[in-house]
Amino acid sequence: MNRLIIENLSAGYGAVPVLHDVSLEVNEAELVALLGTNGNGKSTLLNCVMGFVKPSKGRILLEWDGVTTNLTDLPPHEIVRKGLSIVPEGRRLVPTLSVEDNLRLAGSNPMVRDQLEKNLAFCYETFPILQERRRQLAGSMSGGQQQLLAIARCLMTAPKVIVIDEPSVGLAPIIVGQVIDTIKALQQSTNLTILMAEQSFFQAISVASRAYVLAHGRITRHFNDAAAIDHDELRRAMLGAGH
Ligand SMILES: Nc1ncnc2c1ncn2[C@@H]1O[C@H](COP(=O)(O)OP(=O)(O)OP(=O)(O)O)[C@@H](O)[C@H]1O
Repeated sequence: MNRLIIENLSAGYGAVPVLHDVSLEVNEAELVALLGTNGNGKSTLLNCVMGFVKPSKGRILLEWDGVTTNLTDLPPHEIVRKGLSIVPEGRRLVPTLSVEDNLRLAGSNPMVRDQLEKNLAFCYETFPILQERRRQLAGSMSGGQQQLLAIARCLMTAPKVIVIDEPSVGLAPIIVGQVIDTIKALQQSTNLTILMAEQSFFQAISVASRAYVLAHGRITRHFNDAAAIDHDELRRAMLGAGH
């Protein structure tokens, strides 16, 4: 089975531990939610997956087409080469570049440069609003449109697995719903494999198939059926109650 596996991962910053023995899996074509309130380690975990933070223990494996690749000790650009891509928290666009130049910049990575026009066409087909606004400066677009651009940018390396860090941050509630629905539509039309970190659990579990709760750096709950989650139970789990 094709999947991303995080196995007994511990990580931190200097002497400060953040993640403790975290294990989870994301199967091909699944949208899995990683839920937790601020500061519980969601970004740290996604940054470990991308190689920006090096774990002190554990492994990150990509099992794909019968080949198992250990991503744990690879630098970020090699991890991208293996088929992973991130939509970082806060989007991190280049605000003074146009929509298209933000996309071209991501797609000019030597690994995918020869597919740049194809990948750009795919982004525009997936998000027509970005084509309409291709000459607009990224920084002048609305928050929701900037989030779509950040998602499109991550597609410019033609990934197998994407990790999305808190797509709802800084967006008005009505826009959050639209962005989350767009992520779901993208996943359904492309069969992408997605791990999405969120603290706005209500929206996240409405589109995820499974969900993990990260509290105080540990996976404290795993819900096999996101649609059936009891909200009060989830809220308590996210606050670290009963742990
Ligand atoms: N670069 C860093 N150096 C030191 N400590 C950090 C660093 N980044 C995060 N931390 C700490 O690690 C812990 C987990 O933070 P992390 O950003 O992973 O959590 P999060 O669940 O993603 O929350 P947020 O929504 O605030 O990003 C926090 O205590 C945070 O202060």
